[in-house]
This record gives sequence, structure tokens and C-alpha cells, in this order.
Amino acid sequence: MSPITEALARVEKAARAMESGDQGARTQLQKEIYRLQVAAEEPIETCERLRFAPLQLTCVRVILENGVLDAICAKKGAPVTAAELAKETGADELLIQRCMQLLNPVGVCDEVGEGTYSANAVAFEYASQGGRGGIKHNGNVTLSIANQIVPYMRSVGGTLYQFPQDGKKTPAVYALGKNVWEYIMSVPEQKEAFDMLMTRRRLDGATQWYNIFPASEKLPGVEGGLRDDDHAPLVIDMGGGSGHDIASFRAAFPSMTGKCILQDLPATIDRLANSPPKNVEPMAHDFFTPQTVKGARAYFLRNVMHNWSDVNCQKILSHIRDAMDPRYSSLIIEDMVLASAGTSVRQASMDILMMIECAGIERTERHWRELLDSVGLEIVGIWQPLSANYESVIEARVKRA
Ligand SMILES: C[S@@+](CC[C@H](N)C(=O)[O-])C[C@H]1O[C@@H](n2cnc3c(N)ncnc32)[C@H](O)[C@@H]1O
Repeated sequence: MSPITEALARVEKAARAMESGDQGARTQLQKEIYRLQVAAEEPIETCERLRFAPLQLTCVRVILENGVLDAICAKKGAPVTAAELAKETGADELLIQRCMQLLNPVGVCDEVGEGTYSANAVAFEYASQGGRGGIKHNGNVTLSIANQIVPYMRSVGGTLYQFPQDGKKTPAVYALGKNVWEYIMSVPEQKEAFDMLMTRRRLDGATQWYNIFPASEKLPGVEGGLRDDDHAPLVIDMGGGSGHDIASFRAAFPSMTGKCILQDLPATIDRLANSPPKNVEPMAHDFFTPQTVKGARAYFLRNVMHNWSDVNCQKILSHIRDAMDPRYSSLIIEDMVLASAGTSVRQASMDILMMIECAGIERTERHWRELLDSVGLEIVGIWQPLSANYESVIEARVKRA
């Protein structure tokens, strides 16, 4: 078999596994398609494809900004011409055609005739609140940092290029003048975009953390000491953003005894004044300071630890450990647990994103165990999602002496 037929056979095998209901095969299929694509390219074409990828993002930003994508989506899948779009939005017809001729082959909108387009699922995704938030965040923040990566490396180490650990010397601080959280909060449009992106990230229909982790069995049924009244703290979602996860948990378990609390920085909590998450108590709290809510059944951190270096995670985790009741409190972390080999493009991209935006890192199981152990916590369970591409749920308890 030639390399290309071999790659195709692997694609077919993964596709058949996925069709037969193996959800985990989706990630494998994506990996195999990627390999097939590379097999079908000359090396120079692969290099070009990677180099040119930011131009796809550029075109999405153009058609979002000038209203063309909204105008296409407003037709709900019916065809619309570049001339009609130009008339409706005031954008230049040739500009629309040039952007769309790149976006059609990469899957954003369908070109259904000469200069005629219709919205597809990807178009609707980009036009959604979360899609826009993502484009605005990665377009304005991530790319600004990425553009400065070489001057940053030269500035920190001469010929010794170091992994950024120190919160004050990260690529983000070099490029933006402040850390990524301070920067986002200083630009209201970016803060809004980031919060919209966070709210959207979970795939439609994907399993929630409290189903990946068997919350209905584990949270109520604990050994002695747990208060059983409506004012007892049940789950504290720390760095919970707009409260989407904790509100979803509360809605799933309306009669589980205890309070659900959302904690985040004041800038996040203040934005929720007009639309607070349902049946959840919002509370401004900086997780680098002592946790004021003691003895909760669970302290939940979703996609927070990966934002921080080990040194900073140790500070955050120590405050949580001090607030935990060793008899029954759990720390629940929803983050990726990387395989020790064969990481997917999505997972590896998230890792680099964390590195350049906030000196954070995606961790392997061994790394998680070492980190938690270093602050007196131990892992009692790791629950994997169906798709290996996404976050796992880790439960940890205070280590018994
Ligand atoms: C990557 S987001 C995750 C949001 C949410 N947990 C989710 O998964 O959608 C990280 C969150 O941490 C919050 N954050 C950053 N620094 C913080 C701090 N020092 N104390 C509390 N929250 C903080 C940010 O405002 C943001 O909402």
C-alpha cells in the first residue's frame, strides 16, 4: 500500500468505529484525517498551509466586523449573492468575494454558485455570541501575544530561551504590558468577548462535569460531619466566569441540599448584576487569598488550573486545602489530563495557548498527581469524558496523615 492509501484506510477504520457508536473514535478520526491531509500534500504545501492559517482567521474577522456574516446567516441557509450582501452591508463586493473564496474551501459557509453563498453550521457557530467572543479573543489578544513571541524570547534569555513560569515575565506581559487577566479587564469589549467565549465552550450535547463525575451518587452520600441544611455550602465554583457551569449544576440537582456559590474577580461578578445565574449566590473572591467559605462539600475549578504555572497553582490550592473539611470536602478539577503520548492538535494547541497567554500548562496524570501531592492533596478518582479531546474530571481530598 502507498502511504496515502494506508492513511486513507486508517481514516476509514476510524470512521467505521465512530459510525458504530464509539464516541471516542471521533478524536481518532480527526487525527487520521489530519495525517491523510499531510500525506496528500507536498511538504512545501503543508508548511504553507500552516503559515497561511492566520489568513483564514483574518477573513472571518473581516466578515464579522462588516456585518457580512450576519447578513448571510440572516438568510437561514438560503443563497445570497456578493452583490446583494454589498448592497445590504455597504461592504465592497470584491472584498466580500475575496474573503469568501478563502472561507468556502475551509468550511465556513458554502459557495453554492458564482459569487453566491449560504450559511452552514460553521457559519452559524462563528456568528453566535460565543463564536464572536472566541474570534475577538484569539484575534485581538492571542495573536498580539503570538506576534511578539520572538522579541519576547530574545528579551528574557539571550540565547537561553526559557519556559515562562514567572507571572511577571510572561509573553503576555511583554506584549500587552500587563497579565492577560488585567489586560482583559482593562478593555470592556475584550472582557465581554472572553466571558462569552467561556460560556460557549462546551460542545452542544456534551456531557457536563457533574455527569462525567457521578455527582448524584457522590455529592450527597458522604461520611459524617457534612451539614445537611439549605445554608450549608454545597458547591463553590471558583473562577466560574458568568456562572454557566454552577447554574447548570443547580438546575440538574434542584433538590440537593445546600447552597451553590459562584466566585470570580469583582470585574466578572459585577457584570452579572442585571442577569445573575439562577439559584446561585454570586460572590467576589480572589482565589489567591484565603477561601472564606469553609467546609463546602465541593470546591470546583473548571479550566482554572491550566491558566497558571505550578507555583501559582500551589498558592490557589493551598487556600482551598485550608478551607476543606478533611472528613468530607472534595476538590473537583475539570481540566485536560493529557495522554503521555499522542496528544491531539486541539489539546496541544490549548497547551501552547496557555503557555503564551498566562504561563499556564495542560498537565498529564503524573503532573497532576505531583502538583496535588505537593500541597497535601491526593487524587481519589479521575473520570474521562467520552471524547479524549476534552476535559476530564479529577476528584481530590485532603491527604490523610
Ligand atoms: C479560563 S476562565 C474559566 C471560567 C469558567 N470556570 C469556565 O470554565 O468557563 C478563568 C476564570 O478565572 C477568573 N480569574 C482569574 N484570576 C482570578 C483570581 N485571581 N481570582 C478569581 N478568579 C480569577 C477569570 O475571571 C475567569 O473567569
